[in-house]
Amino acid sequence: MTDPNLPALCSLEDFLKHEYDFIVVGGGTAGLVVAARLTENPNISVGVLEAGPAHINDPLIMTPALYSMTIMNPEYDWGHKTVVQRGLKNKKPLDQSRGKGLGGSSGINYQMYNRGHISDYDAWAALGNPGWDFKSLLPYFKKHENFSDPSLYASKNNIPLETTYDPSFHGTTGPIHTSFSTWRLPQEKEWIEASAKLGKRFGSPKDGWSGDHIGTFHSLSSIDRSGGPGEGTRSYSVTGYLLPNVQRPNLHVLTEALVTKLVLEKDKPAVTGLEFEHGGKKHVVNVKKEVVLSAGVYKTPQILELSGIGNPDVLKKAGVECLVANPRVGENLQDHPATGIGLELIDGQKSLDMLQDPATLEAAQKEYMATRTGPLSSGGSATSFIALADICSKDEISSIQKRILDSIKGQGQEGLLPSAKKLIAEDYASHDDGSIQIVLLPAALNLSDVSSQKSFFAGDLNVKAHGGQGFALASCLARPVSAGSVHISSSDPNQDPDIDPAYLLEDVDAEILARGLQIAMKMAETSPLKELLKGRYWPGPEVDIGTLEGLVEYVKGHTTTEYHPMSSCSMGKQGEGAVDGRLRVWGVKGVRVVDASAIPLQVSGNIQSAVYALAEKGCDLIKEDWGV
Ligand SMILES: Cc1cc2nc3c(=O)[nH]c(=O)nc-3n(C[C@H](O)[C@H](O)[C@H](O)COP(=O)(O)OP(=O)(O)OC[C@H]3O[C@@H](n4cnc5c(N)ncnc54)[C@H](O)[C@@H]3O)c2cc1C
Repeated sequence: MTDPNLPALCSLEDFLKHEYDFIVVGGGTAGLVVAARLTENPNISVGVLEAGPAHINDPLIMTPALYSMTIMNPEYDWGHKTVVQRGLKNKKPLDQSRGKGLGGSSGINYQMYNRGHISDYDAWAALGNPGWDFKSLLPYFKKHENFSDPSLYASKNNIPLETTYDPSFHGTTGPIHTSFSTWRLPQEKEWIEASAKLGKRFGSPKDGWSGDHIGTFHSLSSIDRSGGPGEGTRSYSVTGYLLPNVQRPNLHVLTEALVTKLVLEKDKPAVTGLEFEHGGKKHVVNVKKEVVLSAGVYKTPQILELSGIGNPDVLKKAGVECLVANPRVGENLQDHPATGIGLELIDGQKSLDMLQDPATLEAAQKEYMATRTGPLSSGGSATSFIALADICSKDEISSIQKRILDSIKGQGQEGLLPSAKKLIAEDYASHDDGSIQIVLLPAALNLSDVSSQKSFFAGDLNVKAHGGQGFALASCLARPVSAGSVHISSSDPNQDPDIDPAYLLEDVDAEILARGLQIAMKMAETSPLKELLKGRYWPGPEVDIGTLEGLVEYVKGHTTTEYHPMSSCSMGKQGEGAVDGRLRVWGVKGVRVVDASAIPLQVSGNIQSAVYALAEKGCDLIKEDWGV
């Protein structure tokens, strides 16, 4: 039954009653942006089909610090796994979390809000996608953002804010609230100070969201600190783009509806509708103008392939007839590989491990309920972006560049495009390139077997055994040159595709990640942070971390996702991209991709802001193309 307060969330019967100009597949991060912007025009009718549940006002989603309880939890997460990674020594499939339900991954992410560097987006344009450079995208970053000035909530801070910001780079009227967490890991201050001592470019940037983010700073979070009814809760595509528009009569959203394939016109490569499963039955719905695929980085290419759009060899093996040959569908999959060290705090210092104590947890719950502050109100923590050129000699950079360029020789369709590799190799010489991201993770997480997210969040057993507290420093590779693929191996829409992010397939990626760890360790050995630490809880003394070779070996055994897979249907020129620069799928009319799949090349930073910006711009392209 339809909830009178949420009229757009309709029943199956109601959904099938209407005709749609556009159908959006996936009510996730990007999908709800598309639905909201297109229905601004009352003459345009939009249907959204979302495979997961609605989860409206769910406390596990709305309470910022509870994200670890949703990750890989089947109520909220698709719970994918990678294939065994050829580049890693750890031969177990790795957990791959993706949000399932309205809001998609924006409902379960850590809420870290960063933007990447100017050169990241300029590279998108350089790869044959005019209009996607940083200058052209900045209005879309601002359009989705609602930045709350920290002076408004300064009195709620547990530690002073060390980070500067320039309001001119932020939007203040958009649907997605951004703020600095008011509860920050108490050691963030010392981490930022220790980092600044490593060199001029390791201190705080003027504004880490300006397109120049080199240095160490408190991350913004997608958390509402505007003082309104949403105070201290997650701001995501549901709160920002769906709920404010839920009364629109031209918007219809059906949840628990799994789209299984697109319907193409006979003898003509044009999409006319789609098939979906709901309540155990198949249904077909027609579309008047376009289907917009926003099913995310793994499911968008899966739906295209199930519909017969993709690489003919892949489709044949899966038993699907090829209707449109587009060999780039499912290729170019990139993620940020991440590895880490664990640090134990001296007695008396606290991290989020304090919530293991039932009395402290109860007090935190009371504080959150009363004032929306305290540890439970906190999202992802501080971060650092480091240019490889600032930690390597010129000779070392030249050797890294040579290895990247040599790897292009003889390369076919697989892996990152040669043109993209060249751009990354060039950028590695720049002191502005945030090649390495270090993320402060505010608890003593279990880093011994990172293939399982459950064991990762369960915490380090040794630290727990003696009631210790700690945190981890994750080294993340911002611009990997390894790229993999995601493809169906069956025509069954309920069977997961084969997910291969190709972590560290190219050795040079493992080396750069290891260099990031070296810097993380230097930070931990520098005052005033080092005085707060008992020492390293992971890796143990048996690991040779004194040499780069030793660290590379460690990295290959202990790397996982930073949760930023993208580019599996990337935009680019015909033959290089699966979609064109206007996000239209090459070779077929009536279908566009608007989600993280369409991003052509990794950005240096957490990617939700890039997805929101891409979706905002994507809507303008759709409106322009249809004159609506
Ligand atoms: C655990 C985790 C932590 C993260 N942390 C951060 C962070 O701190 N900061 C940051 O910037 N980024 C973070 N990210 C990344 C960021 O959230 C994602 O990149 C982004 O939200 C992806 O948006 P999307 O629109 O491409 O896909 P999604 O938001 O995943 O949306 C896809 C939607 O499509 C639906 N769907 C899929 N298949 C079908 C189908 N066949 N039929 C109907 N519906 C379907 C899904 O259920 C989902 O709702 C994190 C991601 C995860 C998973």
